[in-house]
Amino acid sequence: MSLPTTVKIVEVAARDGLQNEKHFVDTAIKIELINRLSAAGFQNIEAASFVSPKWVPQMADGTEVMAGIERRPQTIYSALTPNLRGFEAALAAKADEVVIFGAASESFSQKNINCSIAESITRFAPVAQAALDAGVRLRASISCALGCPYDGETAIETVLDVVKRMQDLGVQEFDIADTIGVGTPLKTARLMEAVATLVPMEQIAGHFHDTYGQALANILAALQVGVSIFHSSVAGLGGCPYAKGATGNVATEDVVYMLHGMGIHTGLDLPQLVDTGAWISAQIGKPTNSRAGRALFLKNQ
Ligand SMILES: CC(C)(COP(=O)([O-])OP(=O)([O-])OC[C@H]1O[C@@H](n2cnc3c(N)ncnc32)[C@H](O)[C@@H]1OP(=O)([O-])[O-])[C@@H](O)C(=O)NCCC(=O)NCCSC(=O)C[C@@](C)(O)CC(=O)[O-]
Repeated sequence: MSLPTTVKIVEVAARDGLQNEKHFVDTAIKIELINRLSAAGFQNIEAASFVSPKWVPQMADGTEVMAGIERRPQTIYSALTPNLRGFEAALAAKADEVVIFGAASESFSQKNINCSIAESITRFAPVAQAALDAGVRLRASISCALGCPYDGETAIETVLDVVKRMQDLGVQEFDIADTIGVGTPLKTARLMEAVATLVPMEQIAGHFHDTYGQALANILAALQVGVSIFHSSVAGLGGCPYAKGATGNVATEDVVYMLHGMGIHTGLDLPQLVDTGAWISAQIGKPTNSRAGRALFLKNQ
């Protein structure tokens, strides 16, 4: 078993982390969060989501957020784009990367983006073409890859089918998302290996929610089969509006603590992440969901 020596972490707190917050988080707080995350050294930060404000009101200020952040030249600032309208807004906001987001479950696709999987691919096709024409990086997220809150188990073949259809659109990075955190390590490893029969391992990302406490174990399992991109959210912020009971993403501080402890390079400054996790938790009035974040914060008091 040879583990990757370097891992890219895509920090999703400002998007996935905040999108489900009941009270509107001020634009200035979102901007400061992203600036703090940039300073901690991320290569990729999800900064906005150009979706319908009726569906996800928390993300309605994407244009202002993108205009207000201080951009670190080495960082890719991404935005979710469900359709051409979202793409045009993302392009105008100078997103470095756009994310089309589908699902490996019919029911979740309907609940999340109001269309079937097949219809979603048709809707994504012009977005993908526009991104390629504009020279904007194109990423795709596949929700419910390890299970769906409505349809139960997800078959590996269904995930592969969606990956293949997204690959045909020219997608450059594939986020295999455990939206409700039901995956377990051996299943995760099998799924990642299966996806890698279609696309290079370097283009596969693991996006794990920690609802059942499996996220770090799933990351380790994915690392062991060669995955080297993971998504996480500082303070473990998050939840999905269309997945009842889903908790946040795996906490960035926990992932970085584990990876650095294994001698794996992330380019991230853990003390700064701990401070940022404590800061955003105070801003939204919630305790952190990061075990490592809490322990390191208290140790330094
Ligand atoms: C996809 C749609 C738009 C279809 O929504 P729809 O209702 O089927 O489509 P529509 O075209 O009829 O649009 C409805 C309304 O939204 C407007 N609209 C339409 N598009 C846009 C746009 N881009 N920006 C702003 N407004 C837009 C449009 O103008 C219209 O406004 P109205 O006429 O009613 O006033 C809707 O279902 C939607 O916005 N869904 C977003 C859902 C979402 O953001 N979910 C969370 C992100 S995915 C996620 O978190 C999972 C992930 C990625 O983290 C991985 C994982 O863990 O699973």
